Amino acid sequence: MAEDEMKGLPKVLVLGPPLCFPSIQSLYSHKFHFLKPHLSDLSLQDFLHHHRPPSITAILCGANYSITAEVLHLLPSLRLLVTCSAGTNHVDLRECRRRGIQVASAGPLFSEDVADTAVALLIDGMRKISAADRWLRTQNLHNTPWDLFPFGSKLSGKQVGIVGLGSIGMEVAKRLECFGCIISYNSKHKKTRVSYPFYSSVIELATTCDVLVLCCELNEQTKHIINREVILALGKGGFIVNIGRGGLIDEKELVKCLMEGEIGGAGLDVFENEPHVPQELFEMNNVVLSPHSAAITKESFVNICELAGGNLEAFFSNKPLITPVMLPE
Ligand SMILES: O=CC(=O)O
Repeated sequence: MAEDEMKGLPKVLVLGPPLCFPSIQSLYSHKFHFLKPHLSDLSLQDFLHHHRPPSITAILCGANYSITAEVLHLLPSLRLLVTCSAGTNHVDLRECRRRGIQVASAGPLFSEDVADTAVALLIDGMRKISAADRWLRTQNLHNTPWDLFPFGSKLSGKQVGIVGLGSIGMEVAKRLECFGCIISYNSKHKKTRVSYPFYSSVIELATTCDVLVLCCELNEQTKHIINREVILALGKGGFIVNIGRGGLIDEKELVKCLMEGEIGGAGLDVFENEPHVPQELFEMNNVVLSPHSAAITKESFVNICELAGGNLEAFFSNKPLITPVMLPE
């Protein structure tokens, strides 16, 4: 669309463009004027200077761009932030509240896909699916007898502790119950409508469980919620799945415990300093890795474009947001 045709359209500042931004742009560029500092050589501050920050009332962002108080300070008229992620740990939500900025996220849009991945990582790790694949591709060439491949562990009957029983955690619980697992959980508060046993302490949960699945959000309270003590409490046969955020685990300690045999294995979709993955993990056959892709399916990709666009449309027509984020006091 030509520059003068975009005049009059509401401006939306795109920061750390989410993977789906090109599709959002092609669906909505007749409704919004997307400002793209990532295509400019200027610093954000200089870019904004050219685009008159008072005229910018909305941001669209992905999970990899930190929306700090400093960034918000550059945008005095900002009233809406739409993130194309379920997680909001990259946004200073307190500052948003203080400035009267509404926030919309992916809400529960990705929950089923993320839960599917959590279960896939768990089954893969416990039944050694990826390890078997690697083994067969190399050993079959040498006619190695198949019964030399090591045993996996049975999933049915395992005690699974879910850390964070929100929408993703509930989907994980629902799926793993069907596999015959026994579910318990830890979360900020006991859920009144859930009959799974509740543990207010993660260590106690780990002590009673064979598996921990991390589904909670990352914040000041949950950073390194899985530390050495929790890992040791889970024990040598234990397995950890992380589809939340890398910072939930003290990654150095996890790597150390895996190397020392203090824990049975791990299925990890997220890492503490993405895209960095500790080199040691690549060498371990009891670890299954994925590149923070739990939420991404062809279908969820289409849905997030519509949801993000829908939230922008709702805001600019003075309607309630579709997936608002509750802002902390
Ligand atoms: O990690 C993915 C998300 O938060 O949506």
